[in-house]
Amino acid sequence: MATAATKALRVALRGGGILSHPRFNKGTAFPAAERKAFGLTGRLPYRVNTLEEQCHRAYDQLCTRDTPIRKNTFLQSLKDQNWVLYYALLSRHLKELIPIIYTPTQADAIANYSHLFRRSEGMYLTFPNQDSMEGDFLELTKGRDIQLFVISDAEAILGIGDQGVGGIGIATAKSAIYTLLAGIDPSKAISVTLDLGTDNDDLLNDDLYVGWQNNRVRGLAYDKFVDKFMQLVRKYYPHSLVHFEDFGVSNAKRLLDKYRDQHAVFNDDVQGTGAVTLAAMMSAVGVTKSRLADQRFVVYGAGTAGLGITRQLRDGIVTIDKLSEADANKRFFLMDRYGLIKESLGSNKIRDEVRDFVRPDAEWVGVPTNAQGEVELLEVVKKVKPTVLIGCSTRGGAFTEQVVKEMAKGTERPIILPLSNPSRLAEVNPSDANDWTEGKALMASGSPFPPCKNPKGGKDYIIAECNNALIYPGLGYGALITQARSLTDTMIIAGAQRLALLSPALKDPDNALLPDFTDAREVNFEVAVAVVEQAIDEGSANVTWKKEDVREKIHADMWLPVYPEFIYDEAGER
Ligand SMILES: NC(=O)C1=CN([C@@H]2O[C@H](COP(=O)(O)OP(=O)(O)OC[C@H]3O[C@@H](n4cnc5c(N)ncnc54)[C@H](O)[C@@H]3O)[C@@H](O)[C@H]2O)C=CC1
Ligand SMILES: CC(=O)C(=O)O
Ligand SMILES: [Mg+2]
Repeated sequence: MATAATKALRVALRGGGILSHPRFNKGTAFPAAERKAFGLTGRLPYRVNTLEEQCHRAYDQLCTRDTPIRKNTFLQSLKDQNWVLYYALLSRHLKELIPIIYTPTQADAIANYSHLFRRSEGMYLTFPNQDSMEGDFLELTKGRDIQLFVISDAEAILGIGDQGVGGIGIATAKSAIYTLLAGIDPSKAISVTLDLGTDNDDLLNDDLYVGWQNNRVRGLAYDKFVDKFMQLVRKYYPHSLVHFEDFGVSNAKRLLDKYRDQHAVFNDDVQGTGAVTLAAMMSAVGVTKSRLADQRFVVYGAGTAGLGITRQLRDGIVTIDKLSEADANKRFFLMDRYGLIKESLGSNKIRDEVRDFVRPDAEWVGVPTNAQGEVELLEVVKKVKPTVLIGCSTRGGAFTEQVVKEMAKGTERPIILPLSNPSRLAEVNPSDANDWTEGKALMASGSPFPPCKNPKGGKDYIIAECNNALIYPGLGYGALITQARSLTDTMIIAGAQRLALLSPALKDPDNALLPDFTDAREVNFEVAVAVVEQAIDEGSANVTWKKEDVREKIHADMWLPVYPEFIYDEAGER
């Protein structure tokens, strides 16, 4: 099937210019005729390699790097040199290398960004330079058909908090996953860091810090800066998708709500995490032969992801099981750093967005509290007897043996999702939860974990990775390929339902709750198909495709890591 990547490309760069451009560089794979046409014959060793041979060599080189962070640095450098080779290598070792370029290893790369820094990547929009924002924006986007902006202000990176300018590393990682798993052409995507300072003291005191060494700008000045960027996107790229990543809890949902009627925007931590968790949960209730609406959910960590998950599950219950919103809300018990979120915590401890899920005090009379009058997790578990326990608190180990065993007393198959990233922040190590529940727990985690031994013999239990990367590339791609004005809630639910249908547990209840990352490309393709079909059905698509043609259309548009033929042309791309 013809793809964008296999069409001949007219290129205007020659010599060192083409060799140092990662989009066009083929290294030793430049064929003899192109070496001649582009002035490369004397710049390359004689032998012409195939892409397969280059992958082989690059993988051997990678294997000499003995730690995940060294492998991460090697792959970053490969990406700086040659996109096709980088993505071809990753595609051939998907499951092994995603954890190197994404969670958990990318968290370490981001935390050490200023010390590991070699080369810039993406767009750096910095508060003191705001007057030149339009010029800086145009400098990087001029002549490019940008379809996707992946942006972060880096206030809440994965679970490691405020990382200042290092946040560019999550935008570039998420963008690479879009290319790898959904086939978005990397030349049509741009990663952006909005550097509005940092409140991370380590960075503020680090002589090598490369960002703006100033406390974070907040309030009106922050909003104006973000808005200036959003208006540039709307003006120059009205059909693009803007993906928000790892914004702080006071901004994530607020910005999503502010812009979602103006432009196609997507907040991955709110919507992507909500969607993948809904899919995992649909799969789990399939195993327990119950409904979403039958569950009692304890969500530990009511921040951006926790609330995104809660709302998505609530909407799932309303849409799928037909409960009223008010009844569905009652299925949730949210917890945060002040324990259970109940009325008497007062408005300074309860964010407005959480209001729908605040528990009445009357329900908790007589339940033991700690010295601060807070109801802690163990007491919540004792009283609620949850069937589902979800962690997105960044508090590693919070699901203790006592908590997990208590939960297992109240339900036959406890559903436990420690979703905090990176791995060291998971609320429980799945292998421990497996032992404490004698293999009864149904689990999925935010970062990859090895399979768990079945205490009664039989096959190992595979811990599905409930990470938004299993779904956001398909959701985002579906929205941008249809040029939809917005990624609607119904498009997201359609994607989650399609993902749930691909769950291995559907066929075998002892199998994983979600598909393996080895299959993440096929999975995201299916998610994109579901999103596009839904967009067509509900009239939000800006294309006139018939539903039966959707697969073909998506296939034809996907960028694949193969070398296209190049034709030298002074008026070509550069
Ligand atoms: N698996 C996945 O796909 C995703 C996982 N995450 C992970 O979820 C975690 C949270 O991310 P965000 O929601 O973006 O951060 P956030 O900062 O918005 O939320 C964290 C919440 O946990 C609360 N918290 C902190 N300490 C606590 C404690 N001791 N007990 C209870 N609650 C506590 C905080 O007050 C805050 O409300 C991170 O580790 C992140 O990596 C986030 C998005 C997607
Ligand atoms: C996976 C992700 O988006 C996060 O941990 O923030
Ligand atoms: Mg995130």
